[in-house]
Amino acid sequence: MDLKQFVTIVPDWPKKGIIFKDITTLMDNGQAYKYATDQIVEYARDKKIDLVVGPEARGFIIGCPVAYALEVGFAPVRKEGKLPRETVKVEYGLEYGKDVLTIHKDAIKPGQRVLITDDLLATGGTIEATIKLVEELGGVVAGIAFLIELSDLDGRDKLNGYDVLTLMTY
Ligand SMILES: O=P(O)(O)OC[C@H]1O[C@H](OP(=O)(O)OP(=O)(O)O)[C@H](O)[C@@H]1O
Ligand SMILES: Nc1ncnc2[nH]cnc12
Repeated sequence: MDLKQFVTIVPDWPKKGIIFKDITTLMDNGQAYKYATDQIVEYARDKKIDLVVGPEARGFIIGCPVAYALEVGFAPVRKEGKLPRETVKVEYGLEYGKDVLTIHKDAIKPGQRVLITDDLLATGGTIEATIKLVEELGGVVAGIAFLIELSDLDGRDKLNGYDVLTLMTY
């Protein structure tokens, strides 16, 4: 299936002045959403994944159905002040600013094999921060899966040495 036909390009997104790749139109279509999910599940199948981890908010949309299919848990990475129990945190840079990401301190047991998911790789700041959180807790990043990679922004350079899947490249 050509997934790009379901992504909407928003050239003049007023909020942040970037060319926005909107995946809500992919999620609107049950077959496309299932196909994308299945591709990631297939990629992860032989990686002995113990847990899926995804950053707020679109990482949840990708990661939760994958965790369900793999019959493992999902641990959310959230912006500061959202998670209710003790957390570890990391500051990171975005294509459009700076922020802090957190994860529950007890979300990952040392040695657990983690699949990280997100909708889109841009500068790689979000995923780099997510990797740091997983590794700080002793998790092993066994795979990283995105729907979309924006190749101009060189986010891949931050993922050298990791096993990465992207379903669409722009
Ligand atoms: O590779 P990067 O430059 O870090 O950019 C990619 C990240 O930016 C977007 O999330 P955003 O922070 O806008 O949050 P949202 O999912 O809550 O909209 C997107 O969903 C990725 O997580
Ligand atoms: N260009 C983009 N489109 C959609 N989400 C994004 N997150 C960071 N950059 C983005």
